[in-house]
Amino acid sequence: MPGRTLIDDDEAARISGLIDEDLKQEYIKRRDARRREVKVMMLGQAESGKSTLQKQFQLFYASQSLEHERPSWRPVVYLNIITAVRMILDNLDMEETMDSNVLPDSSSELSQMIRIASPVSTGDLRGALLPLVAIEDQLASQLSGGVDSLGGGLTGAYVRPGWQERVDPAGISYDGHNTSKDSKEASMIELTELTARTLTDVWETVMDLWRHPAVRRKLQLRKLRLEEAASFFLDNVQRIAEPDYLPTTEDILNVRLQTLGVAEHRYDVVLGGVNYNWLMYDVGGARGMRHAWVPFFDDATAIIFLAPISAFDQYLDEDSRTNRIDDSLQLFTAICSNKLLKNAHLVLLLNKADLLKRKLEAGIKIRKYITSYGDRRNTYEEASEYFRAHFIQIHRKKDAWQRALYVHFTSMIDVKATQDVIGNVGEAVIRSHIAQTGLT
Ligand SMILES: Nc1nc2c(ncn2[C@@H]2O[C@H](COP(=O)(O)OP(=O)(O)OP(=O)(O)O)[C@@H](O)[C@H]2O)c(=O)[nH]1
Ligand SMILES: [Mg+2]
Repeated sequence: MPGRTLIDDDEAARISGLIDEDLKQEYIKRRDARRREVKVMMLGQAESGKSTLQKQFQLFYASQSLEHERPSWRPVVYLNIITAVRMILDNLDMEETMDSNVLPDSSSELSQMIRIASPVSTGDLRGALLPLVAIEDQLASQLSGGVDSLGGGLTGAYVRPGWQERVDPAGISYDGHNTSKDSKEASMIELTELTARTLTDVWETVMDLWRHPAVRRKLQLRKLRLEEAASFFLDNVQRIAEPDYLPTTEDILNVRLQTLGVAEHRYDVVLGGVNYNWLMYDVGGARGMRHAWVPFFDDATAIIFLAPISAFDQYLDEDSRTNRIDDSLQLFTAICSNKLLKNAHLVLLLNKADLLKRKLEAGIKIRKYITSYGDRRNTYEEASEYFRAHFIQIHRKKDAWQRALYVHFTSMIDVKATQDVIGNVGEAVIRSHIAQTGLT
């Protein structure tokens, strides 16, 4: 018996050695996989351009998947148009109510003048647009997965991770019948088709409203403020109302759809012949959603912080007293000084440079909204440098770990310019990651 025990012990030692070796190999494999994994979080306030940047990454690293998703953007483009139309009508409605209080007599001289100057009454347009506007709530609710607004600054439709599967019209067979198993998917497809038909019927009226002198005047006087996507889609309504419309890449980049929670996207990035597993986290930026970011901080390789520098004349949806640039500066301060993020590389994108240029050219004065701007010239060169200096100063003061900060000015809807930035950012993040982990 003792002999057998000895053999067993030897055998046990051999097996144990093999197991140790297996575990060691497994550990090395996992460690290397972890090192080849790059986790990048995009942070910034609502509407700063995070989801648009994610689409640009998709275009750069996985253009096939963007192609595949193209049809799912169709109802979202429709929704952006309907929301813009509804916002214009709401605004006119408000003004009419105010006018009728001030001018109870509709035959007054001013009312007559407005009528002569306006080719069609906005009331007539409203009636014709009712069938289109009536679809908004249902479309928004379907896109949001049947969950109504949860607060936290949410205004229109928003999406949660995986929304495209619910919207993908791949469930339609070639004979036009719906083969989808899921009835929610089926109603989304039917609703999209109904919206398309309604838009085909009324697009000329949408254009009449968009070009209406009363609307033009209000836009000029800035008494009517629309979302940034609105003017792009209303200018293009004729093309979008074509029955066989499929969103272009430019359309997809211009879409506005709020993000809810945290969505993960994976890309293969090859640098120096090595394949990296690039994970991007696209988060909701409204104040009520920022708590959801924290669990992802611990192992973030890099933070891409987006600050829309065109937003100097805008206030937060979730807190109308806070200027958006102030909010961005506060948020950047919190990110730079957060201990959980001390190992993360920092990239700062000063976004919406195109809109900043446009606003300044239209004569909007920064000083009126940010008094510390003082007597500086109201030019793009001076303003962009002023904002850049503020963010850099925060980084210098608040980053106790003195990390490098990569800064770029971006216009995220410009494909060519942004693709160059993405190439640079991708390489810089991976190189810093290699230097930090000792990976070769
Ligand atoms: N003109 C212009 N529009 C931009 C730019 N970047 C983003 N946009 C538009 O701004 C809107 C908001 O962009 P999103 O990417 O949805 O913003 P977000 O940061 O993901 O917002 P949340 O999901 O709410 O946190 C969209 O309509 C974009 O097309 C830019 O550089 N220039
Ligand atoms: Mg988003």
